[in-house]
Amino acid sequence: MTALSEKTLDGLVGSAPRGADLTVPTYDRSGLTTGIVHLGVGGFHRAHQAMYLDRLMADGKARDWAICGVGVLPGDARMRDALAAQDGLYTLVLKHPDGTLRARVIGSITEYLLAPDDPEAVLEKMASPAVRIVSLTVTEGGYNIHHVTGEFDLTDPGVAADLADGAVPATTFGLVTEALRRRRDRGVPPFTVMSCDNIQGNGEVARRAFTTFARAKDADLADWIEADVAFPSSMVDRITPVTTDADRAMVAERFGIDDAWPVVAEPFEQWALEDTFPTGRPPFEDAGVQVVSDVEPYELMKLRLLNASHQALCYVGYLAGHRYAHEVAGQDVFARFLRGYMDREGTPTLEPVPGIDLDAYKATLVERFANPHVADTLARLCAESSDRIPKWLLPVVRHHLEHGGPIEHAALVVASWARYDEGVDEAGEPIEIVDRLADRLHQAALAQRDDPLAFLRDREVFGDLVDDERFTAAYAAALASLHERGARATVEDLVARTGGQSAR
Ligand SMILES: NC(=O)c1ccc[n+]([C@@H]2O[C@H](COP(=O)([O-])OP(=O)(O)OC[C@H]3O[C@@H](n4cnc5c(N)ncnc54)[C@H](O)[C@@H]3O)[C@@H](O)[C@H]2O)c1
Ligand SMILES: O=P(O)(O)OC[C@@H](O)[C@@H](O)[C@H](O)[C@H](O)CO
Repeated sequence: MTALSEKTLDGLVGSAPRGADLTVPTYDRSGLTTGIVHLGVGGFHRAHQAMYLDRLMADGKARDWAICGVGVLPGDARMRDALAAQDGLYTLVLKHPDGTLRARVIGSITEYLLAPDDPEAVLEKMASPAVRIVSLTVTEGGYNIHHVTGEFDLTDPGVAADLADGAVPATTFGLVTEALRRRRDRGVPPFTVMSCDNIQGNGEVARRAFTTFARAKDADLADWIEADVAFPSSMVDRITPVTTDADRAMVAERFGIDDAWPVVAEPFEQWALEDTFPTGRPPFEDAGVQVVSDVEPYELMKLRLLNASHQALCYVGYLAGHRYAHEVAGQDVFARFLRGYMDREGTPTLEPVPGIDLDAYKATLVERFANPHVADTLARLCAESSDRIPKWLLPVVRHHLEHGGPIEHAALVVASWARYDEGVDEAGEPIEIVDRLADRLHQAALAQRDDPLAFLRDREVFGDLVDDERFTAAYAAALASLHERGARATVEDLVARTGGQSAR
């Protein structure tokens, strides 16, 4: 087994076990220039954007678009250490439905800085003229936008600290706006801010977050950002589960690589990106990115079909005793439930999507969820639900409440989340609720045996949904059924009632 580093790179393929499907960068990494700073280097960025850049570099392109990763949170010290020991290299393993494993060592991340270690180094890196894109995967909650009002929350303690006079920036907002200020003051054109998080209108959301923060700090700077900084929206897609020790062992055994933090993912990849990059961009289209003028149809399709369906399967599946997405999606009744949600509720809210056959797309989604080798955990999908349900599912509900459309599937999804947040599954096993609002949601869920709408009364999460009698009737019926008959029987009933067709 070979420890992964620039020095060992050339010998990796030769020393890999026979039959290993492994490729490594053969381009000269030492001559690359950093053109992108990426905040939030987790599994997804490494399976997606960094992979596209590596692909371009392998074709002799994008040599001035190497990535400097940045960790904003102290917890990113683990990523700092893993990447530092490996010269920024890591193994991306794609897990095909037939069990085939294909590995590629990715070389496009050439630097990594942890903001809490050295904020000044991060600021100067972002301020450097060679950097023309600052991209982000800081999670849905990372934009600090209130679900109901859509406003940036200036009272967040981290934000408030960064707004104080003379503060050393610590948040995404403080860091990015201070770097922009330095560029403006030095006469350097601004970088483009490229959000790659699963949020509808992620570019606009990023624009609102950064300009609101800047306005509270320095109105002239906010004006400059509003006028001169581009915030392209994007739709990004590749299911990337959390890396496990079993993945590390697999990379060692199957590819002969000792990698502290490989990343595993499904083979599917998609990236639709709005083409607004005034100071330039890599030739993304040459790597398979769909560079489009309007990304919204792609975003809505993905968030309301894929991501909302993830929520549709995770709580009922977990309550019924499953722990992996494929265990749920692989069963006919749950697959029909997913298709029922997609066909009856998700799809009617969508406009046609250029170049996409929605029926084929939905069938592919169920197949992707059912890929057993990806082993995506339901726990990952259940986490931070208060940041996901309001962004992906509630817009679908609101659309149908306004237009008299169906809401039964979505009402069951929300009720299953409420039942999940009671903190115990149907076999009596405790559930660890991972959510920034966990305590509050758990308390509300505990009250719902006596007060069925207790969970829905959280107006920060649900807005005025609790005032809609059609929704509350469907929701309360679903919750009662979950309590009395369990998740599987409740899903079976709904599928039977709504004539759910075969999902495949
Ligand atoms: N994993 C996937 O399948 C997938 C697919 C498409 C899009 N995405 C998007 O990427 C995001 C990250 O997913 P991941 O799988 O890489 O997760 P991850 O947990 O591996 O990485 C998340 C990164 O975001 C950082 N972060 C979290 N909250 C932050 C905050 N408030 N401020 C600054 N940084 C913060 C973390 O420190 C970490 O570096 C998702 O939330 C989603 O929007 C993920
Ligand atoms: O990572 P999140 O929080 O945006 O959402 C959980 C999953 O739905 C998501 O990660 C999907 O796997 C991904 O969006 C597929 O491209």
